[in-house]
Amino acid sequence: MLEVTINRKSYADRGGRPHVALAGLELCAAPGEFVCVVGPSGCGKSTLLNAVGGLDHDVDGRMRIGAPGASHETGFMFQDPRLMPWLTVLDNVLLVGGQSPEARERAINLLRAMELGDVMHAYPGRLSGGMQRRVALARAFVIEPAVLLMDEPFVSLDVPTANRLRGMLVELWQRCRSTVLFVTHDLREALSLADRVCFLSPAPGHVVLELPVDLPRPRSPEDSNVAQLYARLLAEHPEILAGLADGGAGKEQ
Ligand SMILES: Nc1ncnc2c1ncn2[C@@H]1O[C@H](COP(=O)(O)OP(=O)(O)OP(=O)(O)O)[C@@H](O)[C@H]1O
Repeated sequence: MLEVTINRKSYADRGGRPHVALAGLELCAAPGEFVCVVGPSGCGKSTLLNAVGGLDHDVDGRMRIGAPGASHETGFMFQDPRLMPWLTVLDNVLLVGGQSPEARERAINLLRAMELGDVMHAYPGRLSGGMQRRVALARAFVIEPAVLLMDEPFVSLDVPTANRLRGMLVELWQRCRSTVLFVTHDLREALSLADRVCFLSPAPGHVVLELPVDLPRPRSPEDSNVAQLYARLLAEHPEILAGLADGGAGKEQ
């Protein structure tokens, strides 16, 4: 479903010299698989998603998405919900979903499932941060994407709000069976969501470890089996975890 090879992706730094963000990166995902990508700050996670999503074409590499010749839809969700403030909640979702009666029905059903039925005609400025992310989640799924690219979508939310959104995401994913590539700094979040976690090296980023996660769902980052897997990883791969957001500091939590 998804096969990514990035030989090299570089940016010009302030002095005009090349800064290599990704090199020798190989990543794949099976249809319907939920893959989390974790790695230290600056290792090229967002760069990877931009390349896979076709937002950046200036990459030496190859992306294969979907079966050859088959059409595929790609959905995105970013840290910032990126809602249009001059459009209502429903119109924000329809902006991506299209204006057909079927798309409208799908958008309304999704917003109701996200418990946003009462505010679908309100403007985003009236909504809390958590509600805005729920709108962004509905918008990502309204096209029933074959591939969904998520760049730290729940960062900086309080714990209950983030957990609620993760639960909603997993429910939608199980219904839609999109192939998900989910970038996060937070290893516990990755372990609570993924079928498989891919760890990137510091820049230039490439995959240094892949870990299948065979824990029952639903899961939350606070579950004891997630904590056990986290502790095992920390013991076996301290060098990889040292660069992550919590630097392994949460090992005994
Ligand atoms: N448009 C750009 N121009 C120049 N350099 C860039 C650009 N975008 C990213 N970079 C650099 O490329 C490297 C990888 O950036 P990227 O944002 O992909 O990393 P990341 O792993 O997502 O980081 P973080 O976890 O902190 O969000 C960084 O050194 C960054 O400064």
